[in-house]
Amino acid sequence: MFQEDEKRFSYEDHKTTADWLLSKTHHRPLIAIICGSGLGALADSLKDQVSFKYSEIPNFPQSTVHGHAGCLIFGNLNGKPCVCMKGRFHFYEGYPIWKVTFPIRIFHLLGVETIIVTNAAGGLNQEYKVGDIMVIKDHLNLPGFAGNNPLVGPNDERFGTRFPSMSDAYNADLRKLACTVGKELGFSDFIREGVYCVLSGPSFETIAECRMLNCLGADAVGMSTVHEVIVARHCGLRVIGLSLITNKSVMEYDSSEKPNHEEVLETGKWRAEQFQTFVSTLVGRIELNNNF
Ligand SMILES: O=P(O)(O)O[C@H]1O[C@H](CO)[C@@H](O)[C@H]1O
Ligand SMILES: Nc1nc2[nH]cnc2c(=O)[nH]1
Repeated sequence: MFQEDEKRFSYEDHKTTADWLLSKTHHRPLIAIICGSGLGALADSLKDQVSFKYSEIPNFPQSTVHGHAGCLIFGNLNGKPCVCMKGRFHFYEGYPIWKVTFPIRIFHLLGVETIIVTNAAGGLNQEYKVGDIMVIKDHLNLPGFAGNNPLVGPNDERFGTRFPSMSDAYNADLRKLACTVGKELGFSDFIREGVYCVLSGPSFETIAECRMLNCLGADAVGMSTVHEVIVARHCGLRVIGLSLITNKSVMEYDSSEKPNHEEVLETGKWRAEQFQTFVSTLVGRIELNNNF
């Protein structure tokens, strides 16, 4: 961790990336969207697109996971100026945790106010079905218990305070709005609200781990999102998180089920249209310009 600290990007490095992007596009996004595994189709619905491969953006890491295309797309979604990450970075790819969350501070410097963080997750809650969309109410940062928090290291006050609160990480108004929009779209049967737990991955959970996480109060488990949310809250972004339950976590020793990435991507494809409609309707209804 400390070796990596030496190469940590400074505030000025972040500015370089943000200014480069602002100089290359006329878009001025107020909403950022991170597409989870298999959910990249969401980005394709942006109108008037300006797209950058991660490899051409100064300081940007590269996507290495199947189902994460690796481009940053600017455009309008349902009339709102958005920027969309088609592909995110994960700790298990070998990136230090501050690099995983690097784009979040770029969004802040671009003028983004609200971030929609999506992911594919395993369903620990026994009432959840594959294809359910869980509005994230709260999270468990298990790697954080062992010191893996993206804010570890020197704090630059220009981004945020040393000790940010996380009791209000997932904005209550936006969660309410998501549930209302879900009802209006007739999606109530598969919209849930629950707690997301992050693990480092890349191995999926054992049966004992799934049982433990469920006892701890987690409804869904994944390998992303939480670090991004912590950094987003640190720099004052308003957050809404959405998990697509792509598989049921295996909780019984006589089960022959095994979680796998192909199933995760398949569920993403299967629910893509409704997921897109849900996010796009939500975006259309989000109030902007610090009106919160
Ligand atoms: O969280 P996202 O990026 O949606 O991806 C989830 O799906 C992958 C496992 O299939 C892991 O990367 C897990 O975190
Ligand atoms: N850790 C974890 N990540 C996932 N991403 C999608 N499904 C799963 C899962 O079952 N476990």
